[in-house]
Amino acid sequence: MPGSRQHELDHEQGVVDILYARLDALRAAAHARLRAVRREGPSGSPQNRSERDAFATLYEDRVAQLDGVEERLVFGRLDLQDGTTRYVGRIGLTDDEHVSLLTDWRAPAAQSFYRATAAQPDDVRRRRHLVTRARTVRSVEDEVLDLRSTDHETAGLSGEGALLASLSAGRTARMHDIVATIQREQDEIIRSPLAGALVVQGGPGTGKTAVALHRTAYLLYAHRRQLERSGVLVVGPSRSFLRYIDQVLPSLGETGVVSSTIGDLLPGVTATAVEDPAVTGVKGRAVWKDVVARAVRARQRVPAQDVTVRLDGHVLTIRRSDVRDAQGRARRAHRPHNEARGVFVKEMLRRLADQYAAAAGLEPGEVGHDVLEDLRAHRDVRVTLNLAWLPITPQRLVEDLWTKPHRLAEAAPELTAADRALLARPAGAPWTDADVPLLDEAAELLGEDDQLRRAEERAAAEQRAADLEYARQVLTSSGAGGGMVDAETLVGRFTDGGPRLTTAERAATDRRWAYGHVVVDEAQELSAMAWRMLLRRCPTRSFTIVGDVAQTSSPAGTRSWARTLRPVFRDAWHVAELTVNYRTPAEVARAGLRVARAAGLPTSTLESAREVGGSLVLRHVAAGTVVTAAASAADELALELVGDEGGRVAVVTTRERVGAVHEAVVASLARTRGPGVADALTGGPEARVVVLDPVAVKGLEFDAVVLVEPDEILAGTSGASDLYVAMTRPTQRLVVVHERALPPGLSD
Ligand SMILES: Nc1ncnc2c1ncn2[C@@H]1O[C@H](COP(=O)(O)OP(=O)(O)OP(=O)(O)O)[C@@H](O)[C@H]1O
Repeated sequence: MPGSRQHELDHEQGVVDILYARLDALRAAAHARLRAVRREGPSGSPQNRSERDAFATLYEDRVAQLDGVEERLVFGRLDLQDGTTRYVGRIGLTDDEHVSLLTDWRAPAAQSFYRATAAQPDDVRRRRHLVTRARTVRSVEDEVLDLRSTDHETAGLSGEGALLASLSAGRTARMHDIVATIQREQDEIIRSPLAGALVVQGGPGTGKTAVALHRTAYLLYAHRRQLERSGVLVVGPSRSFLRYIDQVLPSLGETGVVSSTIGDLLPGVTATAVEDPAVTGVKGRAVWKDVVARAVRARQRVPAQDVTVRLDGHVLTIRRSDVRDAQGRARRAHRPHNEARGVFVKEMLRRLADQYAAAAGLEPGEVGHDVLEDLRAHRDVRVTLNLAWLPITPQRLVEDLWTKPHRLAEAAPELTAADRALLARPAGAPWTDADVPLLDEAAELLGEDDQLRRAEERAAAEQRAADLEYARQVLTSSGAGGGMVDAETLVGRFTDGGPRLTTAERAATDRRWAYGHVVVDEAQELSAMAWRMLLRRCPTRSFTIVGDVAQTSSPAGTRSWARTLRPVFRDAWHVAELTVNYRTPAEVARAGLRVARAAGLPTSTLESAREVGGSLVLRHVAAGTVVTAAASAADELALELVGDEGGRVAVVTTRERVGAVHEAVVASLARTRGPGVADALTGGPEARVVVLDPVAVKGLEFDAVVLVEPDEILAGTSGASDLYVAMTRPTQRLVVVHERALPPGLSD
């Protein structure tokens, strides 16, 4: 019967079938093209081969894009006042005649799907959410925005159903996209302009990460030409966090984004060591900008005395005054230390050659090239000039600061002796995350020993210009690309005979790559030095910065956006706020807020999207039993909430206790379910029951959290923030297991 629920479902199923059929056809076409390109085999000129490789990459990307959007390809329908309907989905699809079948959620035509309200319906009469699973329409939910319309009864009246269903679904080790249920305040942020720095402040669970990733996908869509070439960098707090979010962009049809932690951002350096938070605090201070500059300058020295050398029987003097003058000249070149060294050496050799000429009775200009080369190769000349202007790597410069107290004292007089003592460590010790921005600062000031590099760059630039011209011709003559790729991008993939590199791959290996946009998640954790490092990677200062200054755990992080961002972005930044908590049940969020406020943290407004009965459980246990009690709580929750479809439980405890609690949890599960199940539940990156410290759960979420002895967490270096973070991770239930008294605010 028209208008009946079944009739509506059948109708929508028909549309969904057409859309998937179109997706399958496009996929088949991309596969066919890919096969055809590959079939051509490895023959032909290098130019032909690289052209083929470039097109193969293009079609591989297209296949990956089409595969990525399989789940819930279409999720919305707009019925407009003019009687037309428009379907909204993950990507845009058209039929063979270029008639639109599906509107990309990022297109202007889809905006009212997220923005229209009853008070401001735009031209939308009805908004319909389609809930699909594996190509089958399960339900539809309508919101009638035009209240004069007559078909009010069609179905439920709100998108809330789809939203709440997605909020209470079991969690997995991977974050999901929210494209079907983005809310208005989130959409406004997602679609805001590319230029400038946008800070998104919001309490836990307000969708900051989700919004940042959807904004990335939006920007790549709206500014594809610009960003495809320059790339987008997503910075997250840890590798496990990056793994957690790594499926979101592909599910939105975007694959070419570089994601990294600060510690992994400098090519050639891997930070593997963890250091005391107090050391991290010292290393993050803005003062290192001057300290590193002084450490570099300290490698430009005037010798204590003039040095005499002999060449061809002539006595030449490396005069202190000449060294001083030549250094001045080299500094005035305003180039990095290692690059400016060439100016210094050339100037000194010229002065020595003049002395040689005078000694040999020649005119200054008459000294031959061979004499200059002999001077350059002369051991004493080399040693003296090296001591006066030492070529040095960033690694060596920074390591010397940690291993040679006199170097640090000389470079960092503004640090106290106690601070300096904290930094000392043995030679060869592995790098830490906080070292990386200092290494990057050093790399910037030192530059590279670059004669060779400059020659290579010149050759590469010439090759690139030729490739670009060729790519333009190919794209024009073949009509290939179809708006998905431009000549510059295609050229990026022509690397004559070498590996085919995408923008993302090239960007990730080049310290001096200038990204078109940088997204920073958990941005409150970044130090002043880390901000400088990021700014160098995006000179246009186009940033999306998301975080919560109440959740800061790093001693080098911030409690005030203004304090941290003003020195970096001056006035070119503004704050938008997210205020609705979509993750945590209201009762748990309220308890988290009480604890945070009692500790004086700068919390944001936090309204919760849903109540879940019995979501906060407080369990006071006998002395000496907190670990076993926590393990049994985890065991019970796993039994109740972990199933085939999803469900994850985290036990959160102090770093010191993680090992013991993990053992207890595995032992408890082994007793109740057998060792095989215990291992399966707790092992590997997809583990369903995990034991973590508060820093490791930052940004993540679980169906249930067992919080072990909150008073112990509160006592840590950034205890209040850590506790706030830990309490606000669950989507269903927080079980607090404690022997000691509860921190203020936890129970009301
Ligand atoms: N509009 C939405 N529709 C469906 N789910 C949403 C929506 N907004 C947020 N969520 C969900 O809420 C949860 C929290 O989102 P997210 O992790 O992005 O929050 P956050 O603000 O980054 O949190 P934290 O500060 O704790 O890191 C996620 O499961 C996310 O998918």
